[in-house]
Amino acid sequence: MVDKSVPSLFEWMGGMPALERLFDTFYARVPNDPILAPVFAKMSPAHAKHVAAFVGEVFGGPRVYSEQFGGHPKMILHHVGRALTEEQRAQWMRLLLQCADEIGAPSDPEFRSAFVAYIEWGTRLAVINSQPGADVSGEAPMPKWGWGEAKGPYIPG
Ligand code: HEM
Repeated sequence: MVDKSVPSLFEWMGGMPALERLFDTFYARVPNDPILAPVFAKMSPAHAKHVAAFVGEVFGGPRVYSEQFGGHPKMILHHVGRALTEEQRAQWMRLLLQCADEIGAPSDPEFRSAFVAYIEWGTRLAVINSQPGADVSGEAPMPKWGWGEAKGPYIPG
C-alpha cells in the first residue's frame, strides 16, 4: 500500500512548475556551454518541456510523457546513435545541479540524495544507450524513482 503521508519526489519538488523552471533554466544555459552546445545544437523548442514531463513522470507525477510524447522507449530512441561521452554526461549533471540550486529546488539531504541518484542513473544509461551498436531492443518500462536507493548495479545484457 502507498504511504500517503510520504510525498512523491514530484510533489516535494513543487510539481510541474518547478520541473519546468529547472529544465527551462538548464536548456537556456546549454547554448553557452562549450561542452554541451554542440550536443544540443538541433534540439526542438519543446525539448525542455518534454524532458520536464519525462522526469516529472519518473518522480511520481502525471503520465504526460507516456500518454503524449511516446513514453520511455521514445526517450531512449532520442539518445540512440549519439555516442555521448563521459565528459558531456558529467557536464550535463554539473549544470543541472547548479540550476537546481538556482531555482531553489528543495535542499534537504533526503531529496538531494534521491535526485542525484536518479540523475546519475539516468545520465549513465543515456550514455550507454547512445553508443554505436547499443542493444535497445528490450522492454523499456517507464522508470519510477522514489526516496530509496537504486537497488542494484547496471548489468549489461
Ligand atoms: C536523466 C537523464 C536524461 C533524461 C531524463 C533525458 C531525457 C531526454 C528526453 C525526454 C529527450 C527527448 C526530448 C524531446 O522530445 O524533444 C531527450 C533527448 C536528447 N537528450 Fe537526453 N536525457 C537525459 C540525459 C542526457 C544526457 C546526459 C545527454 C548528453 C550529454 C542527453 C542528450 C540528449 C540529446 C542530444 C537529445 C536529442 C536532442 C535533439 O532533439 O536534438 N540526454 N533526452
